[in-house]
Amino acid sequence: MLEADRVTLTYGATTALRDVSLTLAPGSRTALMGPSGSGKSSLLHCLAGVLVPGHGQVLVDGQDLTGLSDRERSRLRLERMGVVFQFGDLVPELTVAENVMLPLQLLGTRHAAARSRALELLGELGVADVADSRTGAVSGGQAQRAAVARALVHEPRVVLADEPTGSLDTVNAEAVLDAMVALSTGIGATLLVVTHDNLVASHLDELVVMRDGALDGAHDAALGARGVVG
Ligand SMILES: Nc1ncnc2c1ncn2[C@@H]1O[C@H](COP(=O)(O)OP(=O)(O)OP(=O)(O)O)[C@@H](O)[C@H]1O
Repeated sequence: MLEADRVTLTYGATTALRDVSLTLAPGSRTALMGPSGSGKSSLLHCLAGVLVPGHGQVLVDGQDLTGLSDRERSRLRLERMGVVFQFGDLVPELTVAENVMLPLQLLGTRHAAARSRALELLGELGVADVADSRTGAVSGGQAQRAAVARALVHEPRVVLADEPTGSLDTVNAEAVLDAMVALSTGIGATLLVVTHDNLVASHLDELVVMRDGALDGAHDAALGARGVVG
């Protein structure tokens, strides 16, 4: 279970999130939509423990991320989460396979086993042929498939994606999205996808809409008093 409880986040004078409460049930698949600047990325970063809200709590399986040190939050993110960003954010010095192996190796899996698992997943995503290419030498669609593989390789409980297909053409976007949803569902992970795209949202089961740093009231009411999804 992943929960934001009355989360408020400010950047200087800008209030990006005001009193946002949202509960994502285990295994739920949710689209987070809303106008530009409404706070979607800020909420995703708070849920991932990348940003710490000024007020409120972020609970991962009941554990409050806001009470942890930077190191503890990073560890929890590594163990329980996979995150996909719009431009993949692969490590440019490493090959595609080395990028995908990273979470496993950081969690203590030996090189051979990590490589074997990475190649298997890259194969499922249709990009095993570029496994040993540097990330700068592959296409945007291939890089984004690798980013999905890296987010899922350690079978996290939660997958968070911020415009994961925003840099791709329609054909690649659908393929990457389908793969991400199928793989997340296969491991029973909770999936939250920030998107501007109705087509992306149509691949998911639930919809949460933000406006001006808060959950949109109409959708909030439809989801129940505390915005419970799933
Ligand atoms: N690093 C930052 N410093 C200052 N203000 C920021 C920062 N990041 C975001 N903001 C502001 O916080 C608010 C919410 O931004 P956020 O990126 O969360 O919105 P968003 O809904 O994800 O937007 P988009 O769809 O354009 O990505 C906006 O007013 C934005 O300008």
